[in-house]
Amino acid sequence: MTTSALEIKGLEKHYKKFSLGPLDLQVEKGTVVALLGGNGSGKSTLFRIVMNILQKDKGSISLLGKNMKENEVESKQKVGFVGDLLEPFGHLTIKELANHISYWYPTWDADYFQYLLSRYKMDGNEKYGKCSKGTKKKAEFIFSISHHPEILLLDEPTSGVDVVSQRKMKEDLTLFMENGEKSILLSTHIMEEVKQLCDYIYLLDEGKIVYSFEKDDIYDSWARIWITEIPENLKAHPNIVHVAHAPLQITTNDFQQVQQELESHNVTISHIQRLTLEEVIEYFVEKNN
Ligand SMILES: Nc1ncnc2c1ncn2[C@@H]1O[C@H](COP(=O)(O)OP(=O)(O)OP(=O)(O)O)[C@@H](O)[C@H]1O
Repeated sequence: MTTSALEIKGLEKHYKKFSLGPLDLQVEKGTVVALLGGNGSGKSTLFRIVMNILQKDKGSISLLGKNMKENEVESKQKVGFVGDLLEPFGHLTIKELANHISYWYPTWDADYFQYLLSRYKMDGNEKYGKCSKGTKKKAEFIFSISHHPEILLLDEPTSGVDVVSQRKMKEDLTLFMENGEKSILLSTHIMEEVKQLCDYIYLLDEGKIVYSFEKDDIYDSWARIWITEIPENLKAHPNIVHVAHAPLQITTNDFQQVQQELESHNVTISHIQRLTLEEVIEYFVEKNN
């Protein structure tokens, strides 16, 4: 039995001025994966290809163990998607939209939908097209979870959403993950969401995955170390990723290893500071720029 909820291999999509991939990405069952990247790095393009709204040029996508394209209806019934797809239906009210959407999902839970409408203080009789940006996002979010999907693909689900509703969304996503069998791929620019919800992080830059890591490894591995001198043979150490002067400090992505080597060279360590998730992400963004 597969443990992979989403497996992308060798994915490529080429526009005239932008290329996505080649790219591999995996979301294991029971995990939340963050897809992070600057504006225009290709996040929405990736989501749309997975949802088969956009055609890929190369590669394979397996969703819940099956080829997405060959099992499109069955696969999509197990997916909840947020990604600005509802604009063409702006003339419908939220409730009318729900009626249409529920038709596609055998597992649609009308009671849960009603509960979520009142939880997010939504007016079901409001026309979708007349809703504010944040209200549209909330509506999309509610639609995406009302059929109890197995995997959520969420492209900036909290963008423009007020802080109270953001908190409620985080609570609902935490609840969604509770049985250990569900999965989420989430793109966001909000670091708190990554810290609170995600297990793994993929960094996307100009269409390429430049780094992927387990969130909890950051604290163990990354550190800034203040030292008195740097031995000549450690200057090009593969795990020393940055050296700053005045005062002399090194940044490492393998703290244990580098600390041991510094100690074996009798280098005095005056201070150690673990890096935050933001600092590590900034490091990669700057490195690639
Ligand atoms: N239909 C299209 N034709 C040509 N280029 C496109 C098309 N759609 C998207 N692009 C380009 O693909 C690139 C990636 O866009 P995408 O929307 O995937 O980025 P993103 O990471 O989601 O950005 P943001 O964080 O701003 O939402 C951009 O340079 C964009 O101009």
